[in-house]
Amino acid sequence: MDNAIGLEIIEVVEQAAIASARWMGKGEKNTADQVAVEAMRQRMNKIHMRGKIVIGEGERDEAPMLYIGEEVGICTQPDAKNFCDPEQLVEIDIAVDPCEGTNLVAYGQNGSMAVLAISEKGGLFAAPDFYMKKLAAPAVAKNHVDIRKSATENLKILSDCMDRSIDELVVVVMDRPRHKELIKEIRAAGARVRLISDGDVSAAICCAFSGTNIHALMGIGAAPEGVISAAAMRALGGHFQGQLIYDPEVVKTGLIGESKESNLERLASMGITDPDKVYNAEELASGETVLFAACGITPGPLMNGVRFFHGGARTESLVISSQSKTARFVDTVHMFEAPKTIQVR
Ligand SMILES: O=C(COP(=O)(O)O)[C@@H](O)[C@H](O)[C@H](O)[C@H](O)COP(=O)(O)O
Ligand SMILES: [Mn+2]
Ligand SMILES: [Mn+2]
Repeated sequence: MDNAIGLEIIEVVEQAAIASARWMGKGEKNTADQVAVEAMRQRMNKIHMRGKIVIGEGERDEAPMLYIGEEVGICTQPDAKNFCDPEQLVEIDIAVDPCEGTNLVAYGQNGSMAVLAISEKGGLFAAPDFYMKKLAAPAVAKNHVDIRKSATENLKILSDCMDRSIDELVVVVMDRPRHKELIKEIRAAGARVRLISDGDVSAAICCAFSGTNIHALMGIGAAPEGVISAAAMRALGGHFQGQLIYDPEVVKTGLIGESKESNLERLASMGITDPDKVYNAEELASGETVLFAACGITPGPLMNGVRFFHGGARTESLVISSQSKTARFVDTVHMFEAPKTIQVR
């Protein structure tokens, strides 16, 4: 894959984050999402690439833009043949979440970001809009912790791998009724729980960075977000496992299909023959190269949120490339018009 795409996609997530941040705290989650989608799509369609959305706004929101199967990149534009020969370009698959944590943006809370992952065609698991049980942990615990083990066992393993006691571990769990027992178990094992209302992509990735004070993500979130998290964790060498959840009884909320049986049929029709399979990061993001980019909308442990000033804005992004083996933190000043001043910090 062309390494230059890694630089271009910074602007894609930046533009989505800036658009969404204008709706921060306004209580309108759909608008905060929609403007991020539009901005992401607009910038993406200027890139010299031949991309297809494999995870997008599609199923859950029935959105007209960045839907699953949509082709993106300059070669998809009506006048493309004047400046682009699609045959010369490698086909790439793209997973997007232009506003990850729409509620967080709408209510002015921390942890939202514009995010995407890219790989060669077929390199990202085209996850259905199902739930996914997830386990994320630092690189030192990779392949030692296991989603098939209990939280208690995994915390013991994690404490050994990280050479610290269990009460020095912090586990992020989404604050949902389905996690009542899990939270009880983690606390009984001695670890501390950080409950989040939304935004489990940020929590998963934080596990790969020391200094975030987040050592594991446990519990059930959305499957598409699981693939995006896996792409980052694969490139960072962190631990990530995901298992699709198809039984509505387990999740206790209504996003997933009507019944366990219909969900199983749907998975079979997608060619998923083992619905209970545990996927690791390398299977969810299996391409030869994987790129991940995120830009903070509201502040988070890894990136600050968008800050507007007269005539411009400042953003913080993270771009991870398995090809160049880099995790780049990018601090950008955007000048919309001649700004009166550019703030250093
Ligand atoms: O919090 C989330 C919402 O994402 P978005 O819709 O893009 O703002 C995600 O991080 C979660 O992974 C996930 O979508 C969530 O757990 C599923 O929703 P819920 O039924 O409320 O748990
Ligand atoms: Mn999301
Ligand atoms: Mn979203």
